[in-house]
Amino acid sequence: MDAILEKHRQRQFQKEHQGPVPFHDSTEVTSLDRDAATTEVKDANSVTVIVNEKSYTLGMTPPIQPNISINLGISGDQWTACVSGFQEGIPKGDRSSVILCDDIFGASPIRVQKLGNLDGMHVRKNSLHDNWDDEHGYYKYHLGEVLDGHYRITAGSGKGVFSTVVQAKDLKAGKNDPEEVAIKIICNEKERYKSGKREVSVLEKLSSADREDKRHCVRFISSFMYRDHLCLVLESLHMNLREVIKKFGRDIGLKLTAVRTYSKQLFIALKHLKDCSILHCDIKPDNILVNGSRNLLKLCDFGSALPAGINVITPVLVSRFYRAPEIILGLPYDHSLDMWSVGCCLYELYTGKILFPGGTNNGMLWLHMELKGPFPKKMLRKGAFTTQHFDQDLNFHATDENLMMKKAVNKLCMNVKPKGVGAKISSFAGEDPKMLSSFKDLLEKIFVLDPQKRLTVSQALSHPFITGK
Ligand SMILES: Nc1ncnc2c1ncn2[C@@H]1O[C@H](COP(=O)(O)OP(=O)(O)OP(=O)(O)O)[C@@H](O)[C@H]1O
Repeated sequence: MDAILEKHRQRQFQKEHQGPVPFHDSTEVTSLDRDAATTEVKDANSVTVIVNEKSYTLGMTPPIQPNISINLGISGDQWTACVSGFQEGIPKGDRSSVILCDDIFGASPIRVQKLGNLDGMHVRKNSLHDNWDDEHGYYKYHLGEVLDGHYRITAGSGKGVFSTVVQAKDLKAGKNDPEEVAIKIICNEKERYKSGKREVSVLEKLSSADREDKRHCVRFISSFMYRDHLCLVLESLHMNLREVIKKFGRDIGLKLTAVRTYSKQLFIALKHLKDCSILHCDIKPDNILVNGSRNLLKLCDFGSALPAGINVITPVLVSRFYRAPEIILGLPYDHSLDMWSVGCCLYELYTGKILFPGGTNNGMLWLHMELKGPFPKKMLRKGAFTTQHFDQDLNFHATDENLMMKKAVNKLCMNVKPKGVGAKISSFAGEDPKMLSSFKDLLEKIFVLDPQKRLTVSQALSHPFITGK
């Protein structure tokens, strides 16, 4: 009970202290981190940020807590990174941070900026929270309400950590416009606003590079401000894959033919992201939407997306169950991080179960090794966070409470024998054995621990499971 309360208190503290920091030229940063409270940075007096293959050490005073968060933001075409997560109890005026800026779209030189104190860190002003917001800054909509004189809310659609999503009717829809739209109403908080703006710029880029709407990323229609909330108007879809699994395949999963259809569409979406040099960084069933007949899928929620090539080394990028090992170990990452997450989703679609349900990053690494064997030593030597999980001889060191209970872990860590993903997948009556064996082969190639050897998106698109050949 005490532990739960402590966790809750820490989360609350972090919520209160997450926010844009005042920055030179009034540039501010926005949040990237979704679950910082579960991170495992043990020694965080400094953090490494790699941009365009150059690394920068961001020193910080005072020491930060394990629940560090790295925030990325965009202002014009300037990207910024900010590290925060300060120890409770330190006088506010003493907090400090370091910000790194880089114009990734231009040729301007990289600059590292040192900040002074973080006074004024709280950006949510009480005056912004009139009675149309709840205490967390979510908009309290009501059915039939007309937003911006343009969109009548017809139903609720979903709630994310940072937004409320509603279905609406476009009252001014032209002949060729969809009447039904989804509106993502971003929380009324300056940090969320900034992250929403970043999502808009990513969505615009993806939509404009796919005029024919064939690349399986949710269509962006427009955006507007309503009662201090940034609202994103998106094509309306029916439900997310988490709901599909729950409704049609709880604990047993979907038919392999359905998984094949979804796999192909997801790989096309990944290819589009690659062509646009964007990393999604939060692929999971909740962020994959399907249409009413469930034969068309679209990737959504680009609120954590990053431009490829910017490498903020943080152990909390991507939701934990779908987090690739290179993130946890603190290695540079690229498009292969999204491929790993897609592999986790495909397994979940077919089995109805989460493949790597680790309670901590340490637990996640153990599950990765249990499936695929020990990490290549070369990979471990390069990881910024390796020492948190491996001893000097690169033997796994279990710190996850659940793992420490298992005697087998300590005995086996020296010599992990891989199970292979195939062993975890059983066939169902009527399933084509050839298709099933190529599905297993596909997953085996996706879950390669070394990101450089992992299946690429082009290889995935020509894999026999997808082509049927
Ligand atoms: N275009 C859409 N059509 C229908 N439903 C949608 C649409 N976009 C989002 N939703 C629903 O709203 C939920 C939350 O959306 P989204 O993930 O974009 O918000 P978020 O605040 O960024 O969430 P989180 O950060 O928790 O992942 C989705 O899981 C989905 O159920």
